[in-house]
Amino acid sequence: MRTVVIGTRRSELAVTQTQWVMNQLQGQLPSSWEMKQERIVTKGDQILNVTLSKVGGKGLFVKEIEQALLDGRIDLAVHSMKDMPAEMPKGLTFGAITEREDARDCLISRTGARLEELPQGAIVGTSSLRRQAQILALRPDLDVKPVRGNLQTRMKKMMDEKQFDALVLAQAGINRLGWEEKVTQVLIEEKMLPAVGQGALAVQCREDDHEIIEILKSVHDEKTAAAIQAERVFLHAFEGGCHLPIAGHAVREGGEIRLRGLVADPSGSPLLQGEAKGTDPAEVGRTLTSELMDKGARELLNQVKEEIEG
Ligand SMILES: NCc1[nH]cc(CCC(=O)O)c1CC(=O)O
Repeated sequence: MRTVVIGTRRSELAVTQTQWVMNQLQGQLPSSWEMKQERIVTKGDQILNVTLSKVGGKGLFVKEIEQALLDGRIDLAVHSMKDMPAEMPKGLTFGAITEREDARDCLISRTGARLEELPQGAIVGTSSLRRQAQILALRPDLDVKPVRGNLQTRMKKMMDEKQFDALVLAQAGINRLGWEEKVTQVLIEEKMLPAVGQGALAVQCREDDHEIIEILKSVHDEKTAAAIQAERVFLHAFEGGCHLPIAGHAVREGGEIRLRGLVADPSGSPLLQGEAKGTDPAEVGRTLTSELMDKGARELLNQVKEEIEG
């Protein structure tokens, strides 16, 4: 008999994602075991009035949850992979990386206008420098403004308060909430390269919890994990988090991994892009890193870091 306590942030998306993992695990647990949800408020959920890049970005949505795991208050935690920083506290591990949902971003506009059709000067809400850079590269005439809060809050700010004409959001989150019909336009990778890890869930646990690790194998997806490894090797080479204008997306098909990456100035110019292929995920990540380093990505990012931190 064991009660498995699963930690989650309290947003509807976080709870939905956690519930999805719990459903997957349902048939895998010994019949005498039960599962329980524990909602945890993170720093990222509390600080709503500033741009994430200004509060120091990394790990804002995960620290409190990782502490709860280490303290034994919870046994499992379900995170959006893209919110996970490079370093994990000693004693914790990813027990599973789940099969990726749609990795792309999408546009939801108030009038139904697509990105190409938005009027000059239209206000696009996003706090992500990665999204900002790519929108401005395509439409330098648009006005990108930060927006915070959960998906419900963002929609209200656009639809009711008319603070924005359009929002850019992760299609995965929209799908999980069942909001597909609200989407104006799915942004293809050529227009908007997603964030590293976007669309996948990371299930974290204590590395000595062998019972849980065994059970989590049932929700692990090796194809997704390999793609994400390549993406994260690339991202972490720049000490990057989702607060920097870095994008990366990999797919594995027939044993081969293809990774695309992008590093940009928040203004959209310059915007450096590259692509690498291979069979070893870490190797593919490193190959793309050196390609972009050769194009000047390091210098560009140092400049960006100075601007947002200083
Ligand atoms: N930045 C917050 C965040 N973290 C994960 C998702 C969406 C789900 C996912 O990418 O798996 C979102 C919302 C968004 O970017 O629209």
